[in-house]
Amino acid sequence: MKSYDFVIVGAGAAGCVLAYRLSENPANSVLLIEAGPRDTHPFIAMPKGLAKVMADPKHLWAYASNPEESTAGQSEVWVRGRVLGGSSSINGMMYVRGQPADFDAIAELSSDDWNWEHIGKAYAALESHELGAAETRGAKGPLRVTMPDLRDELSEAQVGAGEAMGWPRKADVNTPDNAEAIGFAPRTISNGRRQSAAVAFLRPAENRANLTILTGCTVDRVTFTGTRATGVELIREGKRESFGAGREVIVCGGAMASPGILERSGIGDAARLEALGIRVVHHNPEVGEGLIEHRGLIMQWKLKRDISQNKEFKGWRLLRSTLKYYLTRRGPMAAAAYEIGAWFRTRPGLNRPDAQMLIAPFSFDFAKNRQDVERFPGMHVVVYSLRPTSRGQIHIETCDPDAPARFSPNYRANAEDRQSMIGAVRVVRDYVRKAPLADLIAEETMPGPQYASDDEILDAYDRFGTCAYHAVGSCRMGNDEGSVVDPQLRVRGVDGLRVMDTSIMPVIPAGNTQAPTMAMAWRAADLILAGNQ
Ligand SMILES: Cc1cc2nc3c(=O)[nH]c(=O)nc-3n(C[C@H](O)[C@H](O)[C@H](O)COP(=O)(O)OP(=O)(O)OC[C@H]3O[C@@H](n4cnc5c(N)ncnc54)[C@H](O)[C@@H]3O)c2cc1C
Repeated sequence: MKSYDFVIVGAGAAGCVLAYRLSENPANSVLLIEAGPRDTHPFIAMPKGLAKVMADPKHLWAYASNPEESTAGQSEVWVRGRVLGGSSSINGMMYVRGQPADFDAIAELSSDDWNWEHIGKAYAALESHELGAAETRGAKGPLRVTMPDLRDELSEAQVGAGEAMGWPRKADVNTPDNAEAIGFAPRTISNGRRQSAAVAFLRPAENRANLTILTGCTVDRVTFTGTRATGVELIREGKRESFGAGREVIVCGGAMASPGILERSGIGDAARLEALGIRVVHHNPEVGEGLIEHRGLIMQWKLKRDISQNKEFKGWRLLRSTLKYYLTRRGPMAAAAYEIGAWFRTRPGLNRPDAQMLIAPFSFDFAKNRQDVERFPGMHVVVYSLRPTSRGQIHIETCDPDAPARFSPNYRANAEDRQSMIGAVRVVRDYVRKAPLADLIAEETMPGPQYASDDEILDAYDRFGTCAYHAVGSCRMGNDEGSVVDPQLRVRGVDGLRVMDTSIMPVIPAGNTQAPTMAMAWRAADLILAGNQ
């Protein structure tokens, strides 16, 4: 059996950063295992190709929820990337770092190792940012981050209306000030190509002799001698293989997969595991509990004038946009999913923003399942409450490592979450009534003005709401004994096993999650290397 010092399970945002950092020292042998294929699909590199990639089951895990009241009794599907780069190879490419207060809140629940002082340094080290170096922004790191370059009348009006709301327009919306902001948002795109974690962190490292990358290999479980992790068992082309880990196994499957990997390995609620015939290595009922997600609502408006980007994604203009992309790597096909963001308070008295809006100069055709844009000019936003505390669960129902676990989002269980969700919609309606946007808006088409009272707004979230693809917390890190991993990310109750991905975040960052995941993985590498000297 081949053995490596470090075995990393999952080549997503976190796994790629860890593979890059841990293999920097040629003395460490590192194995990175990914269930999906290499990231060669042409629509992965093309930013607006994401709609096509998201519809391709070969590159996805599709998790179905249990129907519940907060999803109007329907089952909701949350996808994740199953490809080198993980979800960073299929995501919307917004580079939103979260605020210092987010990481200080995580530190309070774990240890000072995770406070803004450390995370700010991690960002500065990992970024190569178009805006250049600043105290916590980097110019020489492996991850290229650029600013949107498309400017049009509608986008300018969208930013202008935010300024009229009193939200400062910022050149860098990631300015670490815990304050309200609107502006064009940085993206993980460079020269018109997606900068996934695989592009940024694996391409420069994959020729290192001490780094081995396996694709098309689904890890079934971590193996143990007693309570010491010794390696992993995986399935490659239907056959079972084992690999040893001399020092550590680090699970980086993401918030939807990592709890299942632990459960199949015998770590979880004993009764749940025994019912599936799994030998219990360590009883911890918190594995798979504590899932937190942003509940988004898409709001759309028909415009009075034909200044939206809808026409660029239809007929001969779509052909022109695509040709332009291939000739110049610019234009609408080179843009991130959302290039404008706003962070705002939904009510007075809050000390920092509690809602976020992603703003787009086009509108979806819901009759075509968001795979197409509307025939008339339109715009939309996705709005969500930023710091929900309602917690759901995710657990495996079979021992098949290819079967996605079932989950219950349990959105809006807490009154404060509901208050913020309702407030966010009301603020958005105030926002579109501000000049210069007000003159462009014909009518609200989604969810529509009939969703006006508090109950009706919550009903709109239930019927038409969307996940934000930001789930965290299912293998919660904490300084309490009940948590799944300790503040050094070590799985409690066993040795030689850590988890590092979105699942360990004990609270959800106030923004999108790929940048916080990368920064925390960068910081995790410091802790892992220090612990293995
Ligand atoms: C559609 C979509 C859009 C998004 N848009 C944005 C955005 O614009 N901006 C932003 O900041 N964030 C965005 N996100 C969120 C962001 O991409 C994720 O938070 C981030 O990638 C999480 O990193 P991770 O390492 O925890 O998991 P992932 O990046 O999901 O990586 C997990 C990896 O583990 C692999 N894996 C799982 N189980 C196994 C197994 N048993 N064996 C082997 N490998 C396994 C998976 O295949 C995957 O490659 C989006 C996510 C999605 C899905």
